Amino acid sequence: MTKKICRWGFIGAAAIARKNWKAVRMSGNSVVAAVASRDVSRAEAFIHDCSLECPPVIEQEDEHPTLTRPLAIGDYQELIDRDDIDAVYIALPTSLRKKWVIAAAKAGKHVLCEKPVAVHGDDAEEMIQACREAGVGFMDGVMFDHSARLPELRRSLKDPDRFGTLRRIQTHFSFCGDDSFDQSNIRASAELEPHGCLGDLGWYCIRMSLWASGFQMPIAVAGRSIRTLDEGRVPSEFQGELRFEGDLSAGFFCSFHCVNQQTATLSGDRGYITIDDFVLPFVDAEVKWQTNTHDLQIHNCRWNFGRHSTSHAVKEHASGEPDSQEVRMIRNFAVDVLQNSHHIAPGSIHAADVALKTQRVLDALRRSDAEFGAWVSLEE
Ligand SMILES: NC(=O)C1=CN([C@@H]2O[C@H](COP(=O)(O)OP(=O)(O)OC[C@H]3O[C@@H](n4cnc5c(N)ncnc54)[C@H](OP(=O)(O)O)[C@@H]3O)[C@@H](O)[C@H]2O)C=CC1
Ligand SMILES: O=C1CO[C@H](CO)[C@@H](O)[C@@H]1O
Repeated sequence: MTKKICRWGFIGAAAIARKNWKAVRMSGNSVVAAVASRDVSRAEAFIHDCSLECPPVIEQEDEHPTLTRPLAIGDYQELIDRDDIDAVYIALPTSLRKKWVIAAAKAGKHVLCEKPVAVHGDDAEEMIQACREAGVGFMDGVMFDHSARLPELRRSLKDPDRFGTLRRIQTHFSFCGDDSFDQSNIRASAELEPHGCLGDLGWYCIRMSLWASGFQMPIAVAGRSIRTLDEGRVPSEFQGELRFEGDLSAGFFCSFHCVNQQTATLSGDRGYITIDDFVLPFVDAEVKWQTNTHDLQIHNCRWNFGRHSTSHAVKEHASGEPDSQEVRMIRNFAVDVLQNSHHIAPGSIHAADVALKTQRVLDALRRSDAEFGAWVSLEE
């Protein structure tokens, strides 16, 4: 008989794990079975707080609903070694993940790993290889990959009349860290998050660029840190440029010092697409984007730039509801776990490959930064 519920173990009582606690609750095919923290009291507090807002799943047994309270564990390995866990969600800082991803794979657990996946592409490859050898799935935590908006955007991109041929991808992801950010946030620490804003925010910009390009790798990239933290070791404001075959190009900006902005512009030779919230959609029951085909008419002294914009939307709650992108992420991953279908279908783009491609581009951008922004070439 096939299992119907994926039993998750959370490794690290991280802030983002609270959102994914709710995503598991909303998914309909998953349950958080255990939470491990370096300190068991933090795991207990995490379960307590999350349960208040979002009680753990109610199981219908013999018509008597029962609340299932996850186990609080004070040791990551102890969680990994349990037999009643199918998949782990690893939301530790980037530099600590490799060890636990490999340990989880060796214990036969499927792995949902936060982004950026690793410190180096070779580490990411080792982590993914360990999952392949163990026959378990590997996916990174990019939620927008699972939004119902993406297939619709792809349709807009393929419109020969209102979009044409893709020429340019421009993304921007920024927020302003608060007063304690530099001192206490993991994102400002070279030991914990060595890629800083490039790993934290640029990861999404790279991913959107790869998605828009149909997951072809750029042939060359160039990138520069504009500002840094932790004695120059952590990029905190970064600009990158990606060059693809056929003169397609992508540019991005990411920063811990700039206002909340999560915009993407995809430009063709007939029209362009704008997305104001490409990572975390604005609170709404719909996610939106615009297509634009403005025209410039010049007649002697009259110069008229005509606006032609159309708004589009798909019904999908921004977050925290059964149809939200992060809930789809958990549900999609769990479907593969339950069907044991983490194999790579011929011709399909596998989640692990997408994560590795993103990491390889990030690595090349860091190499470019070390070479003062020189163009660095990539091989597929
Ligand atoms: N996909 C997404 O939408 C998002 C992804 N992220 C990614 O998730 C990761 C975690 O981010 P966030 O939740 O904000 O981080 P937090 O600082 O809230 O959590 C990190 C967790 O790692 C564990 N940890 C283990 N060792 C250390 C250490 N030496 N120092 C600090 N923490 C340690 C801690 O768990 P414990 O003490 O319980 O063992 C801690 O709770 C980041 O890499 C980030 O990029 C973040 C937000 C959104
Ligand atoms: O992945 C993430 C999503 O957005 C956040 C900012 O708003 C990031 O800091 C985080 O790590």
